[in-house]
Amino acid sequence: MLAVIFFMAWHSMGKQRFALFFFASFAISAVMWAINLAKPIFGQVSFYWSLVTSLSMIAVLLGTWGHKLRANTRLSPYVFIGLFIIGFSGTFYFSAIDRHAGLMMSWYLYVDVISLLLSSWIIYRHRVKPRPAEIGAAVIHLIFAICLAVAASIALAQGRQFDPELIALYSIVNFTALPAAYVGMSVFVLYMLASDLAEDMKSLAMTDPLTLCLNRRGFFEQAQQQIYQYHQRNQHVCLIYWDIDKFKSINDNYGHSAGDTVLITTTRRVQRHIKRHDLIGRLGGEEFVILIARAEYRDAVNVAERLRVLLAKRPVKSGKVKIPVTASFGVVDIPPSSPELENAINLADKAVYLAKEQGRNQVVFSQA
Ligand SMILES: Nc1nc2c(ncn2[C@@H]2O[C@H](COP(=O)(O)OP(=O)(O)OP(=O)(O)O)[C@@H](O)[C@H]2O)c(=O)[nH]1
Repeated sequence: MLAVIFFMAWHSMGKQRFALFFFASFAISAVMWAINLAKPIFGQVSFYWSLVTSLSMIAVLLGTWGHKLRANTRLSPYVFIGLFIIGFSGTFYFSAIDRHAGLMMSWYLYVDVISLLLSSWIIYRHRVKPRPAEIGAAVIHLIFAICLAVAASIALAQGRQFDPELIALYSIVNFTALPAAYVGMSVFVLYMLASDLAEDMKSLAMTDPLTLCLNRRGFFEQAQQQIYQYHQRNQHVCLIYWDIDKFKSINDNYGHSAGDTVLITTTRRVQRHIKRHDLIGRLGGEEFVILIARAEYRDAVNVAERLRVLLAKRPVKSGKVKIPVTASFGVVDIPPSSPELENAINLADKAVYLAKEQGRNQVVFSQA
């Protein structure tokens, strides 16, 4: 059932490759349990045991590999292959060559434990600030690893000979804690996939599809928060509003797709010039805004002048043609006494209007 759910999740949640690994992991677990039921058919215990324990390790390692892919963690496949080889050879040795009940039953479980701990670590370390779903998934992987380690240690305590009392205890852990932890783990992984999807949707709803910078909604949401934070740190916050000059004639003269190229290239150039934490948004058409904070007010306003020169000095290439581009800039200081973004945008818009009236390709400053 879990395998089917994960297959459906892979299919309907953007066909991410790692979701396919989660599906494979649960599908192999299902096969393993089916083989468990068919145990009497297998004549040789060592063959049956090697098969079942291999499937268990493959299932858990595939899950960890899925988490590695999702989090883009740099972890060599040799770690996984090595863990499997150690798990398989140990289990085979202690079941078929030199029979040791404790090691035969626990060896592969310790490999599963290591793999689950790896998953927990990968999930938790994926983001600087893990999301609630990730914290939940990391914790449940840890709980599952602890339950398995307890089961493995009980099995190991038997020593060379099977011990009915310890096997009874082992079965209690195996049939109570483990299924609950297993189901809990799958629910949290599903929750994590759904939370990834929700975050992607949110980010899409806030991104301008052409220039890939924030759209009006995204900019308003993030900029207002940042303004308060900058003010708390006593930094000067400025808003730069810029509008490409005579953009309509660029569209008319070179075509709409060349106009799009101008929008994309100019945004990219501006993005490269400002700092990584400066926010850039497209308010609509050929109108953009940047929220910047610098130690000095003059540093902040100088950025606009540098951007104006940057755009004017290099035409934008679209196919074989070179399109000269200039822009008009309006800059406003956002003081702590008037931190409203809406207000700042209106003032900066007026400053741009003035820059256009004064002949375009210039920067106009305005105080709030
Ligand atoms: N290629 C392209 N054009 C767009 C897009 N969005 C808006 N436009 C065009 O941008 C043009 C904006 O023109 P105006 O508002 O008259 O401004 P302008 O021609 O830049 O004139 P000034 O701002 O006064 O210098 C319009 O022709 C819109 O059709 C877009 O995504 N792609």
